[in-house]
Amino acid sequence: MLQLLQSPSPNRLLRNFLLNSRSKPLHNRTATTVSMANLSSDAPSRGSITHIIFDMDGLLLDTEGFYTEVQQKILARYDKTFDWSLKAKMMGMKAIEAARVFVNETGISDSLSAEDFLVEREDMLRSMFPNTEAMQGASRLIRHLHAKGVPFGLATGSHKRHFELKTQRHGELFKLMHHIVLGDDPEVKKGKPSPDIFLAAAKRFEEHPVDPQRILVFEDAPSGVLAAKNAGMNVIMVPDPRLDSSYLGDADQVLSSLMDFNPKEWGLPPFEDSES
Ligand SMILES: O=P(O)(O)OC[C@H](O)CO
Ligand SMILES: [Mg+2]
Repeated sequence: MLQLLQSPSPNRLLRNFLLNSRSKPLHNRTATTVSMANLSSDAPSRGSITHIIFDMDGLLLDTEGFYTEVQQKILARYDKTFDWSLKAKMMGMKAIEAARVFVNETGISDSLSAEDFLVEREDMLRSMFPNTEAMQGASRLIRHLHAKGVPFGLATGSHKRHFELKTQRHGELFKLMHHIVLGDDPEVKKGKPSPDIFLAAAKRFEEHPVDPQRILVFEDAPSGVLAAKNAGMNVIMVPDPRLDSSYLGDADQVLSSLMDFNPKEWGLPPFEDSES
């Protein structure tokens, strides 16, 4: 299924599915069958999480649209359109890895190298990133975890220069992270879907080594979900509704918004502003 990015209307079937499923998981591959008689109302049904790792772009910060806009502009010069099947392959990757996918998959690599593509999009991105907004529910969740003393860190494919621009207006939020691992960190040899970045982030918690089964990752990108699973961790996916549903199957849980996260299901302290 190809969904043109130029069309503002998302995949209707998926969107209806997401909307109809608000406040409940869309998918749960790891859920075990539990007798209701044995399940107390306080028992976590998905695992006992002690540590959390957040993705950034498209999950905490609403930056993916900037990449889309710029890539559409560049491809238009070659009379081509940027669609969600290509977007799905690029999101979450390190810049140079995503750039290689872009020029190769669109067949423009003879005219534009991956390196030149990065140079060309840089000025546009630099002017957009300082306007970055937070995703719905991001601030609520981060402040909740911080208040309850749950350790959490960040693992983003973004490199330092872009990270600083994107977080310019969100310093108060990002300073609550125990640690931040960026895509150009020396320990991150390969970008997502390699587990490198999540393994590096796991090592930097004070309590390390942390059992990966006790770590919950929040991701929006197919490559990020795979990276977390490759690291042996639990992962909640909060995808853009235009992402093809075939990418949702690898996550342990799929939510339509961070607002729908139920900490108690994962053995974490409930929000004070709700029963969950
Ligand atoms: O989704 P993130 O935070 O890993 O960022 C990756 C790229 O910079 C954007 O897709
Ligand atoms: Mg992301």
